Amino acid sequence: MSSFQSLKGKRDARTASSRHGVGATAAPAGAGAPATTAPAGAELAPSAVSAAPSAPADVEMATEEPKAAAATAPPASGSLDASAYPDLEPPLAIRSTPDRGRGLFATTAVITAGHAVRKDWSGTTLLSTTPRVAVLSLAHLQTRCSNCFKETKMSRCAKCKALHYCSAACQRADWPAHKPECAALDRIRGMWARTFPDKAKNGRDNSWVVSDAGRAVARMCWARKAARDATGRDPDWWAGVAAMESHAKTLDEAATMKLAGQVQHIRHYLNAAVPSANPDVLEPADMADFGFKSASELLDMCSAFSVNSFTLSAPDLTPIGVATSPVCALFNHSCEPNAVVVFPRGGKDMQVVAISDIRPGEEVLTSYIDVSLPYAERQKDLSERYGFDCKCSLCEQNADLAWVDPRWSVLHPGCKEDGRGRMPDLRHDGEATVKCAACGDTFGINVPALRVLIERGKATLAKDEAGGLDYATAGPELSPIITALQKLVPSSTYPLLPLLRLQVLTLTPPTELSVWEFAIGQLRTAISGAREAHPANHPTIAVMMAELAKLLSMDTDQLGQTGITPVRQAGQQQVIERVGRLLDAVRALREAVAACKAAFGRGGGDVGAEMGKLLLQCEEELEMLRRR
Ligand SMILES: C[S@@+](CC[C@H](N)C(=O)[O-])C[C@H]1O[C@@H](n2cnc3c(N)ncnc32)[C@H](O)[C@@H]1O
Repeated sequence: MSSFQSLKGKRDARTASSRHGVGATAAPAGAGAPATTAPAGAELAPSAVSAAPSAPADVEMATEEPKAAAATAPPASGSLDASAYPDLEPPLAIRSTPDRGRGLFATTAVITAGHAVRKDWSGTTLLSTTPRVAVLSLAHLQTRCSNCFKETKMSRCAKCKALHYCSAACQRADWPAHKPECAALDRIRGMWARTFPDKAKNGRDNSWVVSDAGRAVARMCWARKAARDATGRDPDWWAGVAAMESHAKTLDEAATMKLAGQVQHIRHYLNAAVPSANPDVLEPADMADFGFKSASELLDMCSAFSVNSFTLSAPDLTPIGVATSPVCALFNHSCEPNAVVVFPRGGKDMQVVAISDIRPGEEVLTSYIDVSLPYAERQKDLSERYGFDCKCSLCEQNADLAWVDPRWSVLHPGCKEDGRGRMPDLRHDGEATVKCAACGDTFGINVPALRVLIERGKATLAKDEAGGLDYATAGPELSPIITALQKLVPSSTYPLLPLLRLQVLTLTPPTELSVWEFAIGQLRTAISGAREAHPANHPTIAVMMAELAKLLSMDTDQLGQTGITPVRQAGQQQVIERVGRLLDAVRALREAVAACKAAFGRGGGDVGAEMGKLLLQCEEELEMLRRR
């Protein structure tokens, strides 16, 4: 038995965020440049219902007698049974791999963006599905609709006061999933408000709300229970959830204890939906009521959630929450993926798009992490969150000492061939000698100075990720680091690449012509770096190109320099300048539309559609100016 007070003290049991999909890969910060290198968190611990992960409780639960077994046995984890995945269609098929469990393979050739035989240059959508569960992260709960995820004017749920909806229709559509959640959140908010009355006076404080992953797992449990209560058996979709790969049995003791703690959090949260005579006392739910035969089954599910969940992202890749789709979870990882997971039209429309041609029989691979990160960072993320050492073609290439990774290299100052060398070991003290890969000469790098800059850059990114960077005043913090780094490393190298994107974000929308010009220059530099650090047709590049096209298509007359001059009153010189800028914008918009089609599939998603509309407007304006 746990009172809210005693639960409250032990709230730090968390699991590493689980985040794959493009939201995760699109590293830098901000709108369209989302998720810093560590995207939207998917910790499992409910933030307020923080029942302590006590070993005895977990051990006790593990020995509980099962009350009710599932009426239909789900396929075991690792099953190749395609019937659990109704959305899975040719050209994709499940196959077993020797070293990474199941995977999805192309049964026929997939010809995609940029291929000579494809005239429309769009990426091929391999899979279109709806996540089994998708929830907003805490940071977006008050600004986005919990059903369609759009950022718009909203009303909050009158009972739980946590979720918001843009319309009665959205609220109704989400109600079956939200109903038990609403009761649980209402109960927890009451406990929190009685414990912290001063905090509760601030109607917008949602620090008490259960974490994203906790809410997501609980929604799945409640949906399963509702189906079992109605039909006496598990819903059909449960088979796919039950077959998701779990790492619970291979975790070390510390990780197992942490996971057990999360299980306890979820059990308390689930039970908060049940009315109680004493609203200040919360018991853990009996998981047999939810169809779990033992504690280890829920432990497996929590581990599977960590390994198999995706960053829910907006069409412009801003990470906004967490989602789970058993069929999308079948894709294995490569740091050089041939496909990407995207939400091109927002909401729950989840798509897997091929970004390069795929041969028949070839495995379709997505990336679980930000592929623009250097080798060591990628390996660390994959090992910590997904439990494997990546041996993909890009990671293998790192062993070639003659190869200079654009993600982790230094500039050769004064090199006639714009050469670069491998990043020296940053633990080195003093000057390191580096060989230029272009001209073969050696040059010296002051390692301590470079190390300090890289550390400062990473710290700024981390601060931004934690929401601690004020964009209005971030300029003085960012500029010196970026200027100094630009002299030493190429724009494709970490952390300069995400810092450049962050800088552009802090300058947008520009208020002066000089700022507009500077932002465009920095964004062009960042795009050329991003092209080197990502595979071709990657959505991150498409979104950056859209950002550039948008900046270029801004009406610069409104930047306070020339004042707003109606076109019919503008002088010849002004018209010539305007035509020049519009031509630049039109070119950039056309490129952005093509890049969006390649990255987000036919239609280019919402970002491609927005670029298409802007393109029409700019073309119309150009036509009008030409006719003058
Ligand atoms: C989302 S699941 C992918 C599907 C999984 N193979 C299955 O059978 O259900 C992620 C897990 O698959 C395995 N995996 C994915 N990509 C891998 C890779 N490139 N190398 C080794 N293991 C990989 C790891 O165990 C990882 O935690």
